[in-house]
Amino acid sequence: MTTEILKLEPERTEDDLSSLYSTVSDVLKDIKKEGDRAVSKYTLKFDKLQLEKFLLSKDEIENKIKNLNPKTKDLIDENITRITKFARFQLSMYRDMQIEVDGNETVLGQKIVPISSAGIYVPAGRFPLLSSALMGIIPAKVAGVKRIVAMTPPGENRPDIGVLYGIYKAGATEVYTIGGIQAIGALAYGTETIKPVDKIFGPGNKYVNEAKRQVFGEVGIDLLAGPSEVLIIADETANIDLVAYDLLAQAEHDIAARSCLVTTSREMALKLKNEMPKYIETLATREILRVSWKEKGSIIYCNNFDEALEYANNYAPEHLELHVSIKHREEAFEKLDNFGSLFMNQNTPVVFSDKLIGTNHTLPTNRASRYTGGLNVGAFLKVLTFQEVLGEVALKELSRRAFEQSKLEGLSGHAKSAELRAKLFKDIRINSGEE
Ligand SMILES: NC(=O)c1ccc[n+]([C@@H]2O[C@H](COP(=O)([O-])OP(=O)(O)OC[C@H]3O[C@@H](n4cnc5c(N)ncnc54)[C@H](O)[C@@H]3O)[C@@H](O)[C@H]2O)c1
Ligand SMILES: N[C@H](CO)Cc1c[nH]c[nH+]1
Ligand SMILES: [Zn+2]
Repeated sequence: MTTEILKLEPERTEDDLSSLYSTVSDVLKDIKKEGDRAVSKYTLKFDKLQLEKFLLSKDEIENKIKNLNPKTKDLIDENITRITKFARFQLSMYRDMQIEVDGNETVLGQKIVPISSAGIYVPAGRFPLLSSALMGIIPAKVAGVKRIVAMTPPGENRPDIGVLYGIYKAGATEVYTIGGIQAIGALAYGTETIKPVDKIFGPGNKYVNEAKRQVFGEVGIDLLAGPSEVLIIADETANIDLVAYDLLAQAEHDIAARSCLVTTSREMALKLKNEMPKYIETLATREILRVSWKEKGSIIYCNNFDEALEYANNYAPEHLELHVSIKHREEAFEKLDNFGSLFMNQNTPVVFSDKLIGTNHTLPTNRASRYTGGLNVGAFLKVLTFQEVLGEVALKELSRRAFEQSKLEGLSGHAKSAELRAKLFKDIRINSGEE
């Protein structure tokens, strides 16, 4: 292996993780026990606000969003249209269906139903992420979820009017101003004033992400979509300005956001290592960037393209951008398997999918793309199976085989259940008057 590390993020320490674990579990326990009182207590502690109520009424929302300028409304409406189009396309791949087996005597099938209620977390600590509202609520609506509960942090200029317009227009049925761990706890366990939901969706910072991980089981969660990440594979054909700003576009989300350049150009690797501080100073988000680049930025030089691909597959980033020749692009598409979303050429930056291209921007982080893709309409659906035995020949055969296997496993109740079926066969089709 000839990979050379020019800059590597420091390893995370175990201590960080265990203190995060206990902070989150303490807050969640309290919310489960004390409900609204605990939500207020932690809103004061973490968001520095004393709130009497969390629900925003329809009138309050409509009053606020009427002040949004028409140009911004148009921008949001257009984004809603594009994101809806892709979510509907995804929905078209889910359908009720059945097959007949055992010479048409047995039916096996699946029935697609939406979950009843979804909690959508809309991050707004550092930046009010309007697009995260759309990415969660639109697929829920397209899937047919009836109760869609949006939660977003309170604070100065929060909820931002644009975010509120997006939440409302996309179709949330309840909106609460609760952020962080408190929001995830309230959605999972419910409180005196908030009904729990069946599944929680949406990205967030390390507290939100850990809270989702801890409530999983008691409720469903979509995936772990924590602090943003980007990995860029660049060869000698790449444009260094595009590479630098695309790394910084994700690194500016959070001091915990990760950015990584993997390149086969040693010249570019060295240049970027020296010049990144200059690029950082050109952006208004420089304070966050100085930290995230120092702590979580990396530059890896590989002396052949195969190694670059191997490094990227092992890193398993949230976003993966290709700034490479056409020949390399084809090879990369074939060999890359671990990414939340892939950006195929230098004309297709992450910012497009972050906001509006139409694919979902809620994506796996922290190497979770090894085992899952990003949020999609299927996460709001349940694929339920059913089966029906109609004929005597199939029943006898199934009964015999199930009986034998139950005996092998030592499950006598199962064996009895199977055995009885063959003895007490009832012809459903004849009895119900069917052919
Ligand atoms: N992976 C994805 O798909 C994706 C998509 C969009 C955004 N993101 C990420 O979402 C995150 C948004 O983070 P954010 O912080 O701006 O907003 P956020 O809404 O996720 O978190 C803000 C909340 O965090 C809580 N909080 C802050 N400090 C705390 C502390 N010390 N202890 C306990 N709770 C605390 C507060 O209650 C606050 O309301 C970023 O990391 C961004 O990269 C990820
Ligand atoms: N890059 C984020 C996902 O990691 C999504 C986003 C929304 N707005 C801006 N960026
Ligand atoms: Zn982004």
